[in-house]
Amino acid sequence: MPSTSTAPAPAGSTSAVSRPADAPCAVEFASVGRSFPSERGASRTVLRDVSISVKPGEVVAILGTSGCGKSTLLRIAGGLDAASAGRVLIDGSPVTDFDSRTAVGFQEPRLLPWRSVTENVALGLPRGTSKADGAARVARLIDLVGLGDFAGHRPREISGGMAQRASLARALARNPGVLLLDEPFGALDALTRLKMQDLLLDVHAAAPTTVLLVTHDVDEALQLADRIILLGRQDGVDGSTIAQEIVVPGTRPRDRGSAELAELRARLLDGLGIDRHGQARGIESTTAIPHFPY
Ligand SMILES: Nc1ncnc2c1ncn2[C@@H]1O[C@H](COP(=O)(O)OP(=O)(O)OP(=O)(O)O)[C@@H](O)[C@H]1O
Repeated sequence: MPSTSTAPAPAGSTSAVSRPADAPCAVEFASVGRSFPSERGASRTVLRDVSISVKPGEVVAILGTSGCGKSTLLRIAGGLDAASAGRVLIDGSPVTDFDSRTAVGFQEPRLLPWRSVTENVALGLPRGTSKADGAARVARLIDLVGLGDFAGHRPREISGGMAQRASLARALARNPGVLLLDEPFGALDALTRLKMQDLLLDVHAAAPTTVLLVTHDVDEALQLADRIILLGRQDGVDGSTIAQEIVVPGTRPRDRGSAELAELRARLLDGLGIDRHGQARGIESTTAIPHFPY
């Protein structure tokens, strides 16, 4: 499970306090673009005109080929990076630097090795949480992620999957209105990955929050998300934008073997430039989506 960004909101930010406790937030990406300076003073467009309305409590997966700008989009939503064009609103107000309404999780747990699981999870608590409230919340989250028997253990004494669970608990300790997960299960073996997906569903049911999930895994997106956004490039145009948007049918947990999901899987793989046997269709076609499917 992911490590988390626990940077405080800048002085003067009232975003966290103005939000009712435990309320999931709406997120609005309005024509977001991002360019980075490249060599010789030119600029390179990574994202172009991305508009997405995410409802409170919705789980939206962001898919796309490597380097298409998925992490950049997530970082912009968390105030870890700034859009060059357009803007992101959380509950109607612009994202602030290191926005305290969000918690960001990455592929590695990044726990502090000299602290126990409990102490690591407590690092995610918002500033100003009372000792008693904090201890109760941390204990509840540790139970929620199934680490009750390991609360006093140090990170080196637990498995990689457990460390990821501790990291998820740390993200949730922050009581985020938006949970931003960047390939949170990417470093785990296949079985642990499936278990973590189930855990995320349980956690989302118990503590509903809005989730933006960046993943390379089409099946993971189909299992976890209400909606999938596929980012890709049009031929001859710089920067990725929305190439496909799919509302995933059915309630979770979904039947991984259903014909309906198989059809969506094929459509998404096609959009990623991969044929049904998992073969990339040539180097060029894995980095640019040749045509919009609609
Ligand atoms: N701070 C930065 N300065 C310059 N270029 C950047 C910066 N951040 C990201 N990029 C570039 O933007 C592009 C998109 O990066 P990003 O990490 O968002 O892609 P991604 O889709 O998440 O990739 P992956 O799936 O491989 O993690 C990359 O080419 C990357 O080098």
